[in-house]
Amino acid sequence: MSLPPTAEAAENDDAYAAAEEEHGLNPRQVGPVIMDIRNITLRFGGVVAIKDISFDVREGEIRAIIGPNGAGKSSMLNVINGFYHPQEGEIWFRGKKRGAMKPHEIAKQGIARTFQNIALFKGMTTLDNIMTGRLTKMHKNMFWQALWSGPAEAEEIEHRERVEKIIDFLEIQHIRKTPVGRLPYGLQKRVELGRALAAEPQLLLLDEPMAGMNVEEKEDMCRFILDVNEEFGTTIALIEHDMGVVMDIADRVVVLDYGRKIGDGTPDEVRKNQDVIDAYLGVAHD
Ligand SMILES: Nc1ncnc2c1ncn2[C@@H]1O[C@H](COP(=O)(O)OP(=O)(O)OP(=O)(O)O)[C@@H](O)[C@H]1O
Repeated sequence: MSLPPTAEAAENDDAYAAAEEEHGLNPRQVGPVIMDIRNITLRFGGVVAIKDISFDVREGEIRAIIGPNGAGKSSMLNVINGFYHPQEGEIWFRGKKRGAMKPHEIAKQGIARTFQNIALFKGMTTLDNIMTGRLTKMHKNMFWQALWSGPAEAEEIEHRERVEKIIDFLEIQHIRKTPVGRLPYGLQKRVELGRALAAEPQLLLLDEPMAGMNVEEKEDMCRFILDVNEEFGTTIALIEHDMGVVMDIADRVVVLDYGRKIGDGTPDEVRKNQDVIDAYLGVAHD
């Protein structure tokens, strides 16, 4: 599951050093830009959900998107994974400008996500739900699968092995055969993370991964997010309301307010940013 070094990465040794120097980032985690979001504007009729927002995500980092309610965070995630098509702006992924793509095409490019409200198949087991995350990786067509022999069988075995590894990694062996609808909320969130990981994403988008969790569940989820980032080298962009969590695990934070970007930097930089402080304290806007 580890990310192979790209030609771009090899050429960008200087970018690692520069990023480190500029942002004081951990060299283990920071590579060249994997996703560049340029001047995105998204409107719903008369409502401007996102106004001229630009930021980048570097390979291997944990990038947080924060902001008060209605700031445009979910809309931004939906733009990144192709649910929404912005009226203006460009998205560059791994050095290429992205055209108008459907969510499943974007998933095939290596971008997976979880949702604010868990989106699992409640009647299906943990194992089967995580297996659905392998869909973008399945190559053998219906003909081979119907025959259930040769290449299709070999492929199925490979998928099962990968899914079992994820189940071990997330420490959910004991619930592999349990329908997810019967699981407590925190475990459902973990299964949803497992399903996203099954797609072997290069960029993993997490929409409020700790929402509704108790302290212990949050600690577990934090540990798994950090482990995914460290052990698989997966780049992570996440929306999270819990400031403590964001400041603890994010390398860099972009702050939105009323659809605009008001801050961008390391947790320390963002914490000291007066616009960010005002937004969170509810200071009136002109
Ligand atoms: N499908 C939609 N149709 C119309 N307006 C929308 C739609 N989705 C979002 N909006 C509007 O866009 C703005 C940004 O919403 P968005 O959900 O992206 O914010 P958010 O920062 O994720 O908020 P929250 O933290 O409450 O989830 C809001 O004014 C919202 O009402």
